[in-house]
Amino acid sequence: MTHTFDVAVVGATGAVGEVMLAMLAERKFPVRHLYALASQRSVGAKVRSGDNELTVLDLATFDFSKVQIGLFSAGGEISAIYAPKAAAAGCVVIDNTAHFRYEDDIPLVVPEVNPQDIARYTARGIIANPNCSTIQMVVALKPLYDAVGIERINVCTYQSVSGTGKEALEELAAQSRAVLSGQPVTSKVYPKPIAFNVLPHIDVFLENGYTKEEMKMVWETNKIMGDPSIRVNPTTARVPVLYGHSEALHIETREKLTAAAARALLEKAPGVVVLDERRAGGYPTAVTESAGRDPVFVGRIREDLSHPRGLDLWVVSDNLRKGAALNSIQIAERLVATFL
Ligand SMILES: NC(=O)C1=CN([C@@H]2O[C@H](COP(=O)(O)OP(=O)(O)OC[C@H]3O[C@@H](n4cnc5c(N)ncnc54)[C@H](OP(=O)(O)O)[C@@H]3O)[C@@H](O)[C@H]2O)C=CC1
Ligand SMILES: N[C@@H](CC(=O)OP(=O)(O)O)C(=O)O
Repeated sequence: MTHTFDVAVVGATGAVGEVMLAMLAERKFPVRHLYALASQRSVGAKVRSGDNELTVLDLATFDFSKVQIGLFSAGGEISAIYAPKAAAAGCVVIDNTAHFRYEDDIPLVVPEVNPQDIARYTARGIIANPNCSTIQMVVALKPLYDAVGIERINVCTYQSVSGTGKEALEELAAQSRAVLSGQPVTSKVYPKPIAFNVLPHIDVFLENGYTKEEMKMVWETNKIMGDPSIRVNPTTARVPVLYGHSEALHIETREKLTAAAARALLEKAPGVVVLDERRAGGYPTAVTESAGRDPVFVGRIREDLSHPRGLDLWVVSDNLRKGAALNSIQIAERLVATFL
């Protein structure tokens, strides 16, 4: 008989939570009882997981001793309070927020890169799910790193508004309607209009001039790859795309790697699909390839004209799937297969 598990999804009414619920059903995760939790505002609302309709319960009064796994995506402040409580009640928390990611005794896991770190969940009962932009980048870079090493990564991101949550999806739609009908544009979620615009700003500004989203890509790449010597220089930008983050990566490897060799490595890498034809449309985009799909897509693979060991790549993935819900569920799948 298949072993089944009781699971709570925290933030079940949100952009990530909805995808979590859908993907648990899609991937046939061995769920016995599934609980959808959110704030008091949503209590009694209905959400779906495959064919099942669930009634949303209040996180604040939920008894976590009823579940073995908690998938958290309701923001860092919520995780700070409830993840330790859930863990103390015997629930293993897989946390999508940035709150615990940089603590030494909390593993930060991308299953294609450092699955071995899942075993360290026993220290605190919490496993951290990395930042969406970091996840797709390290999935694409791991096979190249293993082959020739990586000294430095320059990365520019083009991140969709779904990374900010449901309100941002609504803001982009409302602003687009306003612009196209000649009405005034109002901004609430972002500091400047996002429709028909690009904002070089995600998360808060830090003292060194980088934003926190950019520093997450630095700190998390070093921790997940287990190599603090990799230097990472990111610029993260928000673009008027609904689903799917895109990234231009410019890497400097330790030993020379040709574009052909990189392509061959990526073609057999887990979780990666290469779409790299040197013709119009022979590359992946957020709208046409990644939105609603699982892989990390890689294209535009070429040798950097300006550096003897430089390589350029274009990497696209669905930020709500591999960048959040799918990565968390893949962690849960490995957790139950080996440890629970
Ligand atoms: N790994 C990653 O890269 C990503 C991580 N995230 C993390 O997930 C979080 C949620 O993102 P997203 O789904 O896009 O955001 P949304 O704004 O779409 O949803 C927020 C969710 O959190 C719930 N929530 C808010 N306040 C509370 C509360 N006090 N108690 C219980 N539940 C609460 C909301 O419930 P209600 O409807 O009742 O308000 C809703 O379900 C982010 O803040 C971030 O930390 C998000 C995207 C990617
Ligand atoms: N910052 C990401 C989404 C997110 O919530 O990331 P994090 O979990 O690292 O805060 C985006 O805006 O696209």
